[in-house]
Amino acid sequence: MLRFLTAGESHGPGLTAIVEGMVAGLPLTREYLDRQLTRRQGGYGRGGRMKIEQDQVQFLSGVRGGTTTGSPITLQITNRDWANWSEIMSAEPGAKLEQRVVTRPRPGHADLAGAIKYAHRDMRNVLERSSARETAARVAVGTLARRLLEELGVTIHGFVRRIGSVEAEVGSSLSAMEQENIQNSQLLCPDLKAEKQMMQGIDLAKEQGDSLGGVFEIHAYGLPVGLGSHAQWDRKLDSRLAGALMGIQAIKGVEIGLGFGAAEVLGSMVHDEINYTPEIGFYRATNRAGGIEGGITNGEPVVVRAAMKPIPTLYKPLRSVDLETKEQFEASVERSDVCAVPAACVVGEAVVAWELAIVFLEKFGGDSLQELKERVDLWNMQVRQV
Ligand SMILES: Cc1cc2nc3c(=O)[nH]c(=O)nc-3n(C[C@H](O)[C@H](O)[C@H](O)COP(=O)(O)O)c2cc1C
Ligand SMILES: C=C(O[C@@H]1CC(C(=O)O)=C[C@@H](OP(=O)(O)O)[C@H]1O)C(=O)O
Repeated sequence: MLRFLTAGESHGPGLTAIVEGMVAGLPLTREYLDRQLTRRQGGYGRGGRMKIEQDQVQFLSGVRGGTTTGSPITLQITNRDWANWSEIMSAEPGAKLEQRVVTRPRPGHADLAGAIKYAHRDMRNVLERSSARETAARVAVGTLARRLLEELGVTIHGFVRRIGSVEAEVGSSLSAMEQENIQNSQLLCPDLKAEKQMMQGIDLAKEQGDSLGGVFEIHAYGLPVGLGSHAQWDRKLDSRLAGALMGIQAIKGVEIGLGFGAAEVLGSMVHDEINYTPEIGFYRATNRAGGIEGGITNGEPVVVRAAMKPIPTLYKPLRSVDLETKEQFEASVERSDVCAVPAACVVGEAVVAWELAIVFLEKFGGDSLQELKERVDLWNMQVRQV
């Protein structure tokens, strides 16, 4: 069974993840993971923290000589900002924790609900873990899955579809040109005209001390028919993808295929007609279902979208109430992202890759990459003969 846990605070010494159940024999380098960590740190609209961090992963177990061994994989990412917070974040009894105690909850963040739930007077005990700093660890973990999927002929492409009111024009399947545009875009946006407007929107929000959300979309190409299952709610691939994407900080909506759009039109405009030729087998001319029917991949690309709310920490003060004094105040802020939709998109790619790796391993099993590949090849041959 493929599983993982992450640990670590935003301003603590670093982040750790332990991954269990990855096949042996998977070629893997630090550089491969670091590329995705660097992508996650980028994107127009990020704040001052990203100038301090330079995320890199260290393997503490489970990888030898550039190959996974089948043992648990421990990944570690250092927080460079720890140097500035070591006293405030110290684990030692008697440490000077009263310095910069946080009693002023930010609307939209986990501060107040978390402090009440865990009976904290210092909301730092909540915000340190609710922070999206944790997503660096999830990207490292998901990138292991991405490497596995690559070996199985599956590629994952994420892009930003919307920032605030500006929507990109993008085809239903990404062209080579669009894929190249994404690589060259500061917002991971395939529509370079829309990207300009999006950046202007971010600049304006920043000037006004405000923040902006948006929508990212992820396509997975090369998936076989038959991943996931209709037989039980928690085995449905769409249910799992939605849960994984919702598990990213600030994600408030998920769509598969047409998503909410499917609720607005007639059935004949929604369902993908079925075709067959001996060369291709069964296929669809359209992919409104987003590659999943009955919780099972149908052989078309998987298409998912997620909506991110605007960042809660605002330079423009929002009213809130102090936990200690119960007095209303207007929050002041030291630093924050203005928009982090491109970063969230990279996290989205990672969590989608992870869920896809899980359903692959559930269907095909196998303890080594070779064993898994042989089983997938056999299945693909069987499907061609249906
Ligand atoms: C990549 C990324 C970066 C984020 N950066 C910030 C930030 O700089 N400031 C902030 O207040 N929230 C930021 N957030 C959002 C908060 O982490 C999130 O809103 C908070 O944890 C509350 O969770 P919820 O929005 O899911 O309810 C970021 C989220 C992501 C995914
Ligand atoms: C550290 C990261 O994002 C952070 C997520 C975050 C939040 O509240 O979610 C708040 C900010 O942290 P800080 O208050 O230290 O500036 C972001 O920088 C990261 O993405 O690596």
